[in-house]
Amino acid sequence: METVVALNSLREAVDRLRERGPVALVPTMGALHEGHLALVREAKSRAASVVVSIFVNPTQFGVGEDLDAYPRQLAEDSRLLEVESVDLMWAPPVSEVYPDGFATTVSVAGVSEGLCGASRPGHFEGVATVVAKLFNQVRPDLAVFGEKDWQQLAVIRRMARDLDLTLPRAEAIYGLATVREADGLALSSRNRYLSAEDRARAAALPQAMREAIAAIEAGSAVAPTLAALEAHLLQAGFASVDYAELADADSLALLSELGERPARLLVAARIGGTRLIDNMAVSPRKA
Ligand SMILES: Nc1ncnc2c1ncn2[C@@H]1O[C@H](COP(=O)(O)OP(=O)(O)OP(=O)(O)O)[C@@H](O)[C@H]1O
Ligand SMILES: CC(C)(CO)[C@@H](O)C(=O)[O-]
Ligand code: BAL
Repeated sequence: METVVALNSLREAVDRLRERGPVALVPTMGALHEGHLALVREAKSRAASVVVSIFVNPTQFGVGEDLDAYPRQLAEDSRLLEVESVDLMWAPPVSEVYPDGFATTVSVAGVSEGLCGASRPGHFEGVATVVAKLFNQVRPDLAVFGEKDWQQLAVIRRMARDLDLTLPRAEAIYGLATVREADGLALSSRNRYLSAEDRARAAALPQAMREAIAAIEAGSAVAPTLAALEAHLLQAGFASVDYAELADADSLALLSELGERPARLLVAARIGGTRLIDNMAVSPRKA
């Protein structure tokens, strides 16, 4: 695997890969786990070469968030990617991505406004901007993201459609189902912040979500079911719930009742100072 840290070497390195066929990009912030590696394997199954970017993007962290504490373990990440036979690791320093004078922001209205967009103001501008840059830097034929960050995936697809991106085209942005621990907790780099006790309690998040989905699919009213979900999390030891919402799976418009289109239950909740997110499919009502 080649490791590249400077933009002027990246173009040549990717051009060499392109000679072999389609190039896939898997954007990450590092601290890699099995969820990331599942994205890499998906990318490998769809392309001749795989590029993984590792960049802890400062512009998507708000004031008081965990930018400084965010785990950085480039040597270990590099080892994991070697094992997966990744072709190129793109790991630029902040100065290479945001040089002096940098002044542009990509802002995607609508889909980025509620949910994490409301509880992390500016977050999706940071994500859209850095992903637009990563796409232009690597110019991949396709890219793979995790459904764990469902709203992020929706924001990136909207951006790709709206800006008529060609490398990758919006249709070549793939989402992969969330990889979970045996107790259902979604893998996340932030899980390592949890104490052993909080880690055990955190399994209440997917459990409570599954219960709420079963209730909503069986015809229970949405608002009281979401209220019960929140109460369940607080009782299980979560400190607070940023949001627990039923939304249209594509537009992310909030739903007060289940309709005939695919829906999604999305939750962000805090436990022991760590903010966890999760989302799951909710089957629509039969027409
Ligand atoms: N459990 C998972 N299953 C599948 N994909 C995942 C999982 N966790 C993260 N991803 C995906 O990996 C990519 C990189 O995410 P990132 O590096 O932020 O990891 P993360 O574990 O989500 O970290 P964080 O704790 O910051 O949420 C994103 O597309 C994200 O959706
Ligand atoms: C897409 C991403 C790499 C942009 O920094 C990040 O938000 C992430 O890891 O999900
Ligand atoms: N996985 C999304 C990155 C973030 O939380 O900033």
